[in-house]
Amino acid sequence: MGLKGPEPRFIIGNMGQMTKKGFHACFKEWEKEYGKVYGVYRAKQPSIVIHDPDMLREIMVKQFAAFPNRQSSKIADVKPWRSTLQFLMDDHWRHVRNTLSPGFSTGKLKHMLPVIQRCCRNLVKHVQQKAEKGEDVDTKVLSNAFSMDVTAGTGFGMEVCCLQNPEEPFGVVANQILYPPQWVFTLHFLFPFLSPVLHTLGISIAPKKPIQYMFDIISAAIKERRQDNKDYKDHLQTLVDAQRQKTDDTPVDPEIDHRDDLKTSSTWNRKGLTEDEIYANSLNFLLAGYENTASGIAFLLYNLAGSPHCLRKLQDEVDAALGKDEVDYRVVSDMPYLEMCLNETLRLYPPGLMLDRTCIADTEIKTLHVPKGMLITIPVYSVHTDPTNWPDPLKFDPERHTSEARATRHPFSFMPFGIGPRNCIGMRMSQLEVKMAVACIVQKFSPFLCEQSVFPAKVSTHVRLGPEEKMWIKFKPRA
Ligand code: HEM
Repeated sequence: MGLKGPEPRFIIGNMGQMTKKGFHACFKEWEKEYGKVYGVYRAKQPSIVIHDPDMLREIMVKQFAAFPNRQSSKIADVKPWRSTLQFLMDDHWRHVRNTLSPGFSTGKLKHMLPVIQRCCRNLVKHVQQKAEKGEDVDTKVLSNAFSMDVTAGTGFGMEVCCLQNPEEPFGVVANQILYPPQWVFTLHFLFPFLSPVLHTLGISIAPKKPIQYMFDIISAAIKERRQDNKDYKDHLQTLVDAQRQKTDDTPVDPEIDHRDDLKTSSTWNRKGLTEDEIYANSLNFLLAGYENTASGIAFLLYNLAGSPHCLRKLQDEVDAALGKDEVDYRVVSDMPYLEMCLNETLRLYPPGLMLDRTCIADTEIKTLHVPKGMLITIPVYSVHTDPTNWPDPLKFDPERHTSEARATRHPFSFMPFGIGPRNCIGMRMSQLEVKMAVACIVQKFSPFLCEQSVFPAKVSTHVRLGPEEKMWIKFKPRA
């Protein structure tokens, strides 16, 4: 590569250090040692790590045409993951992204409010029981169950309550898909070139039986929708509608401004979605949405429990906006401080702590030559805790996110949902979900730290940033 960087090991490159010390810790350490641009080996794959926000703007937005794809991964080259938005490439990705985007517009999200409100009522009931018994609650377990209920409702048209029934089959099977045994995951991660063989041997990150269980649910729901004329408003319906499309000129989401980058080339002539794409992307809402959203809720509740002055300020805002009303879309329109608390949580605990882009044509980024085929690594956690943009970076301080403070900062110093045409398609959906969950809780209860709490939360060494230990809190009903 001709760049400085940590010494790679045979076959595994720098993956050993990253999995042992933690991805977030390694990038911080290497930035100190090698600067804002250096080289690493992700197993045998060389990659340029870029911390510089100006260069990230070039890659993620300005020169997007040269960086439209993520890493081409043999790990994910297995049914159904290969047909999901995350792993699709070039025109195929553009086509599916354009087709799915309208399902995430503000208008569509408002239609999903009743599902989220039902889950919020169950959440409040559950917290009430815990508060009455004075029990400690692990915020991650609580948030996982809530997020699973919302995912089942909005993605699969199912009404489940994992909060009251942790053995709910939908939740149990979903967890089997999401969390293959650690050794299976590690094997694929360290030796991606062996993935095709491992998949054939059944040592797969796409376990057959649980996936078939989910496909049967999706299939039954689709059949029902084709037979009746009910007006369904969830993600599954967006996918069903997409299959019926006659033309390929679906309007892209009017709220994003990357239309040119999302135009397919003239040689692309596929229409609608295939059966495979529908099933894969329906299941993908689980893969991409459930855990990240749960993580946002869990860390936000924990931070509020550990920062009573922020909690009070948020409760004042929620009381002023909602009074005793049920939580609704006002969490988005009337609660700027809630947004600031969420942003600060995602700054410190971005679930996607590392993003990537593959270069598809020789390109110059400032003075750096990036050859075709090179993988770019974007160390989100390091960018979010760079003291140049974030003084006293590890302090939880929502005031960093006022519009005045934002205007003084580099726009590419904060990217919990990625940035540009390839950003998170579920961003508004997940923000709505996290805000509704947290607002309905703090409207009625005050979370606080208990004897078992370790605050601030330690983060795990895993490739997805999560809590290292349980995040215990208690709830007190508000007067
Ligand atoms: C707090 C919650 C969430 C966080 C922090 C989050 C974060 C992210 C990030 C960092 C990316 C990669 C962006 C990039 O490469 O620039 C991503 C992609 C994606 N997310 Fe999310 N996400 C969340 C919730 C959701 C939800 C609820 C859904 C769906 C219902 C979803 C669906 C997706 C999909 C499909 C992609 C791939 C998009 C593409 O390649 O076009 N996410 N997300």
